Amino acid sequence: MIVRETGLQDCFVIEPTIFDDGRGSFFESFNLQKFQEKVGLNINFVQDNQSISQRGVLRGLHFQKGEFAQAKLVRVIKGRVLDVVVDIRKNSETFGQTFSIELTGENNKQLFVPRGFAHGFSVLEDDTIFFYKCDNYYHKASEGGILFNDKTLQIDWKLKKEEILLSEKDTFLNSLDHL
Ligand SMILES: Cc1cn([C@H]2C[C@H](O)[C@@H](COP(=O)(O)OP(=O)(O)O[C@H]3O[C@H](C)C(=O)[C@H](O)[C@H]3O)O2)c(=O)[nH]c1=O
Repeated sequence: MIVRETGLQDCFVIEPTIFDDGRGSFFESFNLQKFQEKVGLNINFVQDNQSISQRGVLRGLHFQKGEFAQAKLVRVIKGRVLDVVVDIRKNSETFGQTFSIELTGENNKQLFVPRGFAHGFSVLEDDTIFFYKCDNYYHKASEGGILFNDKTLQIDWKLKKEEILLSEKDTFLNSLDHL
């Protein structure tokens, strides 16, 4: 398991050790002891989520506010996404900075997203299965978000404008400036 910095404090890329043999491959998708030792954070995940999407879907940018903020460990079981996070921690030196990475069922990379970040992903392949662990429960009333095409963030989601499919909720999200 290799843990790599992203340039945003407490946000890490995790590359699990893959064991290939004549039958296929195996890897530990999560090991609390190794995670805490390598990432150096005492995280207690309490909820797993999974979504399946076709190419063109864009989910986010989302976060939960205040005491219901969530840290997430995200990965792709099958397919390909561009995963994007935004540091929205008010006193962070990297406030408003983004990090993006392609997560695929082939590279098995994971991204640890700490509390205080907005998170979203664009789906680059049909039938993509996205799985993530959260360290706090879903709390609808605490949901917040940033519009995917926020003018300040200028995120390149690697999709043509005309192919992007958003939930109705995501079409009405705020800009970063209105947080
Ligand atoms: C997140 C969540 C949703 N739901 C229900 C609420 C809706 O009826 C339905 C779909 O929810 P939503 O449209 O918010 O799903 P996504 O657009 O995939 O949202 C997620 O996508 C971005 C990328 C994230 O990082 C967040 O974890 C999360 O906001 O599932 C639940 O019952 N529990 C949950 O934890």
